[in-house]
Amino acid sequence: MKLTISGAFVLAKCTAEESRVPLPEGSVSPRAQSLPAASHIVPQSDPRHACFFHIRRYGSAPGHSRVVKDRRFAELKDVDIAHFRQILGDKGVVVDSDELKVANTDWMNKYEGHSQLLLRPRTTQQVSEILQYCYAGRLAVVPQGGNTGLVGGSVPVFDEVILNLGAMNKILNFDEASGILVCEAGCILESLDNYVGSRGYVMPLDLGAKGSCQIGGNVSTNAGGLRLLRYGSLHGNVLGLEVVLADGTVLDLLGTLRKDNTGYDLKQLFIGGEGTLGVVTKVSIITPPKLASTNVAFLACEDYVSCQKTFAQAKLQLGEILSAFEFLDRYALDVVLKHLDGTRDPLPDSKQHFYLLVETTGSNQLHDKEKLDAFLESAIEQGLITDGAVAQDISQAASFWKVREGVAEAMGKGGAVYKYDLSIPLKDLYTLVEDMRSRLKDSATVVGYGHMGDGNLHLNIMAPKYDNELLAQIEPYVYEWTAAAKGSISAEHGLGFMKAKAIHYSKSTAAVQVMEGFKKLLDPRGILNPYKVLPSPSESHVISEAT
Ligand SMILES: O=C(O)CC[C@@H](O)C(=O)O
Ligand SMILES: [Zn+2]
Repeated sequence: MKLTISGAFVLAKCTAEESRVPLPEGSVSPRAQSLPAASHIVPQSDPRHACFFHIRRYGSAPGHSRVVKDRRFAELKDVDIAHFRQILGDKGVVVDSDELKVANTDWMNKYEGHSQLLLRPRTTQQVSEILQYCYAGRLAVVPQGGNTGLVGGSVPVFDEVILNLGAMNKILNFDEASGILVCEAGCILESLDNYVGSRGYVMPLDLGAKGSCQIGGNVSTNAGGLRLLRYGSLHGNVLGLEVVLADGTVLDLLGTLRKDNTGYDLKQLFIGGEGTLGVVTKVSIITPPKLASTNVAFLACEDYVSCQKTFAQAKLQLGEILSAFEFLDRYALDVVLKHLDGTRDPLPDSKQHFYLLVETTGSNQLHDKEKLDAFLESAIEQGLITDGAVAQDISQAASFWKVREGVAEAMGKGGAVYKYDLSIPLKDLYTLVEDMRSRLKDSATVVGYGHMGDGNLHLNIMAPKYDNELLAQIEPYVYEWTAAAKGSISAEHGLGFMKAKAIHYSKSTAAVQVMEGFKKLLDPRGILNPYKVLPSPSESHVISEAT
């Protein structure tokens, strides 16, 4: 059924079954397919990254110093590898250089470590034995899931042992009455969504990397994504965790209770801990019911203020059925259409500055449709939106989402991308994008998009190559601007390696000290994901030599 409101504005219905098309079982998401081969190492000029400047140039031109070793940690020896073979067997111990190259390189192809060993445990006991050994022998470890992170958190900086959780991918229990899922950390998010989907539930989180990211990584990075507006963050949805601490201690926090007020809620430390405090091995998570009706609309707005007002209107008029409110500027739309195969402009006749993707999910199709139509009509009447389309079928809904979800991948195809993932009060959200545009003039393309419903801006700056002068124009300006606006320098991607030294823009000295206290308590030797999240304790541990 089509209902024309004005011009190109087409409204039609689309049920939940139809709306978000899961990839076929076993298929790999576009994001995973596009994992680029490592080819370069990026210089990092920000003085706050001085310690790591050498790392970025490891093995580079003569005359430069290169990092040889972090003296806190031991060198990996053959005897260590032999020991890991005893724990895991040959299949669980990877020393092949091609496989290591991929695991050493992050999704953006921006960070490359030089680990010589990747381990694939299949049980918690094996994770515990590995960490016990690494802890005793002071071998540094980087836990790794699907390696889809965007802040260099899941790859080694030096030669840390890579502990990949991908082989721990069993679903342990699903309670069909409560919707509580218990599974191992290496389960792929999309597979879990398909599994609970066929039993009448959905995962409370969804992100572009769903086809390759793993639930343990999602939890460790407190991934936000596209459903946070509706279902809240993992801090609320995760009910329990099993975690292995740095010294091999297994911390069983794998409860399935909604309510448990017995002292400190320890699991929260590991949600968003980015693998620096412990390795998440099992997850218990509550999944909401899958609702019968979903509508997806793609709308055009003339200016940012109209986007903001449209959001306010959507909350009032759509209320509880509003399930996503995403925005992208014209630059973001153009990048997707140019670089991502199979994308189509949802509003080809509209050349506006801003676009919104609005999704409703509810249990009564007629009711939801009426509400959405009323909202769209009033938004048009008030001049908030100039144009729009509502998906008429499953493939149209999927193609609208593809445009939004594909921005990150599309940008990665066109040279260097400086990425910022910021929480900023809604009224100021786009001002920073405009500021950066006038600051950088023609030297780069400034792209703004993100989860408007969560106050989360993805500011991306695209340039032909990574360049120190350009970086100096961007940082610390972006961080200072965000701190002054009382925002956060990481809304959902975490700090990883990229932003560890910028933590003070969002956390007070006292807060960082408390965090360091937790780190010392849980990992006194600092072997777990070193150089990530917290600024490195000192640079004196780094041994450099001239090449
Ligand atoms: O690449 C980015 O900046 C954001 C990636 C992801 O969080 C998204 O929302 O698409
Ligand atoms: Zn995002």
